[in-house]
Amino acid sequence: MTVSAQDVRAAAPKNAPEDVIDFVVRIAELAKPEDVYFADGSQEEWDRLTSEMVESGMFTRLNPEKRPNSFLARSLPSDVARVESRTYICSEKEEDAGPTNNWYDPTEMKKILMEKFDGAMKGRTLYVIPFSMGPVGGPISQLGIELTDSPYVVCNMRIMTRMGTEALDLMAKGQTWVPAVHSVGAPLEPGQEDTAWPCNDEKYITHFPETNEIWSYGSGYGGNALLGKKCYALRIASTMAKRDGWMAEHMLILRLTDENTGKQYHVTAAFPSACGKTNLAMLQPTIPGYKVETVGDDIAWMRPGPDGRLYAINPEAGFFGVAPGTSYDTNPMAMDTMRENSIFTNVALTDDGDVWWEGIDGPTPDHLIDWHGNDWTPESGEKAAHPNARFTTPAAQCPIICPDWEAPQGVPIDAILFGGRRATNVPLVAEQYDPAHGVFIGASVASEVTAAATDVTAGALRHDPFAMLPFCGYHMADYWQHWLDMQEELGENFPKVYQVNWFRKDDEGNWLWPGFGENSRVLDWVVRRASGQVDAIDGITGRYPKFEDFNIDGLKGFDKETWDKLFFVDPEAWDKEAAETEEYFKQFGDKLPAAIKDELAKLRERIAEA
Ligand SMILES: O=C(O)CSc1cccnc1C(=O)O
Ligand SMILES: [Mn+2]
Repeated sequence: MTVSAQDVRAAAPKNAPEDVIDFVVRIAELAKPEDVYFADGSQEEWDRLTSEMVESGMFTRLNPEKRPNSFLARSLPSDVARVESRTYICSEKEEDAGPTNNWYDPTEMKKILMEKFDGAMKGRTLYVIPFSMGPVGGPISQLGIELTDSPYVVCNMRIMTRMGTEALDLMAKGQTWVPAVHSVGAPLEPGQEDTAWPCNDEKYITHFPETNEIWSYGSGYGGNALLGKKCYALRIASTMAKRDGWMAEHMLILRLTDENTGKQYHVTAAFPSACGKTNLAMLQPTIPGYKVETVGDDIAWMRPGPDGRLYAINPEAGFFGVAPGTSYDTNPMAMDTMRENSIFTNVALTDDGDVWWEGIDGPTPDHLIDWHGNDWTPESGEKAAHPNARFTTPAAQCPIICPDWEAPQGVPIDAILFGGRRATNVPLVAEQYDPAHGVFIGASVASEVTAAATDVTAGALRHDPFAMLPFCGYHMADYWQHWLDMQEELGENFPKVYQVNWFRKDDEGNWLWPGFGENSRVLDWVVRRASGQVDAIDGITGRYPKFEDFNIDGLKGFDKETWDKLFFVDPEAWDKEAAETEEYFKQFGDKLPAAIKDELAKLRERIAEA
């Protein structure tokens, strides 16, 4: 028995507009689900769906004494992270996808998808998820509908987005919305037992920029299935933003308050994975007089405000962070945030029904159940939690969530940081010379790959411009041009760009900078610089702080000698960096903005003059 148009109409809430109902009917006719359900984001719905998933084996309820209203899910080794090789931008013109995306002809891809989705939801429920990215009704927020056959996705989307009928109300008033369709690609024949993690070996994560559509098939996990996140909030949103004059960025947003003056500054930062973005978003300053509050840890949508400044919102309502390495030592605020009402995926389970992962505080237990669901001991020789294990937790639970994190108009941005993991060459902090240099800094971001990535040797340099390499929904060089255009539009009001690097080492391989809470010293200089309180010294890669202007009070063992190593820029090494960057830019051909080419030439001039 499959769902009919009448069933859809009967299940739809009164405020569901005709175009939404038509969308659901069309997909139901294609995917042939056994049932249809319109999610409303209520507590009753969460309780029912989580209990059903405990029943089906997809969820393990964690010990309510330890972690109330929280659950553990285990995926399959074949479904543990974003699948970049199966992620496609299906723009009408191949050129518009650019050399850093996988392009597929939209008509051909639709043929494949129609075949894959035909009957894909058999025996399953089609869940309709109306949601808002950003505070409902805000001027920067956008709406979406995700259709999915995964209750895991429904519960995660309830945490990560503003899910429910309020979004439908706005759609009923004619506000546009992004259509997203997801299936785990595992139809159930009558009487067939479901598995704890249904998915399909054949995966397609596809985006259609001209129609704002997202179609995802075969994966139940993270960035592939929670379509409000990377698929919408970055890949589709970046193309919408280019068209409509705003910005969708892979950036954290934080508020820094100078408690002496009460002045508030807002900083966004883009770092490639494994460079400490969530830690910075929830920084605990070590220098007195500053307070950090979190607005967002991963994505920023930014628009010019009525006063001409750039305003940012966090379009998400939760954090979907990497669990391993997170502890009260590295990020106490993240640990406190996930104390309850959270979903954990691919972490280990302790004997007393709580979560565990490599790097969490305390001694390693003698026994755990690992992310495969097997018995584990420290002698197992394998990791108990998957390196990409995730927590999904409500941002509102973060003890330092900014009081204005849901301000519909966003917060005004004072500075933009670009960082990466660089053991050599890159100073602790450098300010742009001018806006185009700021875009060049973002475009030339490269980061050393950590051992966790198995397909390259640790330490190899990977370019990840603006930390958007896997997430820009169109030609990367056109995206850089869009930044230049936005800078031109905002003029003096566009925030300055700063390059930061927490990871520099000395010749013996020792860290030169302690990082973590001490990074507040860099933020301190950045905001004093951005507000014209201190000078800067011209250098090869940008403008650097004067030693005497930088707060090193209480920084044990840090002296002028260490400082000089942190800011040493070797012209020869940078000659090679410039050549490497020029090589990387070649793939963009004549789409590379002239202003970026000029910045490379200016860098070379500064190297030659050094
Ligand atoms: O592995 C996944 O599906 C998640 S990828 C992700 C999730 C949250 C925040 N950032 C990322 C990322 O890869 O940048
Ligand atoms: Mn991210």
